[in-house]
Amino acid sequence: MRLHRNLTFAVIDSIRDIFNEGVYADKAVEKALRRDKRWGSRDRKFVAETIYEIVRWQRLYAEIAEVNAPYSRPNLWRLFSVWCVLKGIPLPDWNQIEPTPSRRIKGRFDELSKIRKFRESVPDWIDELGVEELGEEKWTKELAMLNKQAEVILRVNTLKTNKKDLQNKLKEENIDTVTLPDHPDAIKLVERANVFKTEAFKNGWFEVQDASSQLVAAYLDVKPGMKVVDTCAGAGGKTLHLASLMENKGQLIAMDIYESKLKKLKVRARRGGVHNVDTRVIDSTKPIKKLIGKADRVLIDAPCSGLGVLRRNPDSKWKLQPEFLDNIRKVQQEILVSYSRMVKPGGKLVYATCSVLPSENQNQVKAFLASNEDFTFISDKKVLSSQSGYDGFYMALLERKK
Ligand SMILES: C[S@@+](CC[C@H](N)C(=O)[O-])C[C@H]1O[C@@H](n2cnc3c(N)ncnc32)[C@H](O)[C@@H]1O
Repeated sequence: MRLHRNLTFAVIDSIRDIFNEGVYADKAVEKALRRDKRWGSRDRKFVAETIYEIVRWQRLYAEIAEVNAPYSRPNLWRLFSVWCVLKGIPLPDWNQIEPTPSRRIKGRFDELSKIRKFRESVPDWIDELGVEELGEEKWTKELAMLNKQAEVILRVNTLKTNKKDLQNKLKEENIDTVTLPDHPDAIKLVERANVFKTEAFKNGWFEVQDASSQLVAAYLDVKPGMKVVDTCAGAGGKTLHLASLMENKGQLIAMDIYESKLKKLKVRARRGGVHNVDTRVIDSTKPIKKLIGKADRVLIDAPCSGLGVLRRNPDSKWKLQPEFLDNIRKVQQEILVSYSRMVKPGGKLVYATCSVLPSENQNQVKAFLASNEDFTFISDKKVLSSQSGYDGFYMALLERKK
């Protein structure tokens, strides 16, 4: 592979913004891809994937290069040189790049690969927490899987089309897909492609949604005509799925503390032909109180550490702090106690997270059930990335007694 200067400069500037300025990786990639309209799909793929790889392997690369954040310009190039050598790409003869013996880089890599926190490039505290919560063996496997690049999975919008027609439509645009057993509405891209440019996307025939995430709405057991509340709806990934499962019939109320996210949800709902959604911002206790005892189904897709979706957001390894996690666990319990009141007697509740930590998952449910006797536990699913091949998720189904 021959490296191109302008593409490489875009990578260097982006990792500087991410590591030194705290810019989110997806935003940095978006900005980098706007830099030059003439770039073709291969150039764009190089820029996006190289940025994500350097973010994912930051600790390992920094350790090999013996540099520390915040990185000076020469140190950003040193990180890049490590990436090149480990990918087997010959270092170009540019004045930004020091002639580094690749033997030394490979030797350091072999040495550091013996230690999980370096090999898997993760902060000490996350590594220790993973072992404490999942045990050495499970955590080692999980962490390795969470460092793999995520495949692109789509959820067929059954309000507008079906799996077969969507697959054919994408095929016309040279995008090959396969179906996934146990995920009725999912198809997987055989090769990565920019699906947002397709006619099918513009027509609302699908949403990009990981296979594990697609299990959540289905777990709530909704039926057309029900009154359903999605309490932490965000930009609506699960809300839209719920609407499809409800066949656009009944009432679906999407709530979140951020109005900006609910605005995005409305745009997606319009594109997807979803007509039964109302959005409500939680800006006081009023919107919740109004719905007490009224909902057939309540979904709590709770804010969490996001440790199950590191494949998609590798920069959260570096952004996450222990204090955030302590605080979010309190929020999860408060939300469970408060929002569960919206379930009517005989109704059902799903509590879900995209975390693999028991302290955010089954332990939260246990604590809730211990002090809320009007709810009974029906079942739960602990989806580990290392077992499913998709994102790490948790979901528990509870029922309010009649
Ligand atoms: C895991 S994300 C939801 C993702 C979304 N359900 C989806 O499928 O796309 C959690 C959401 O909870 C929201 N949130 C955080 N604190 C909240 C609170 N106290 N009440 C309601 N929503 C909250 C966040 O803004 C975020 O959108």
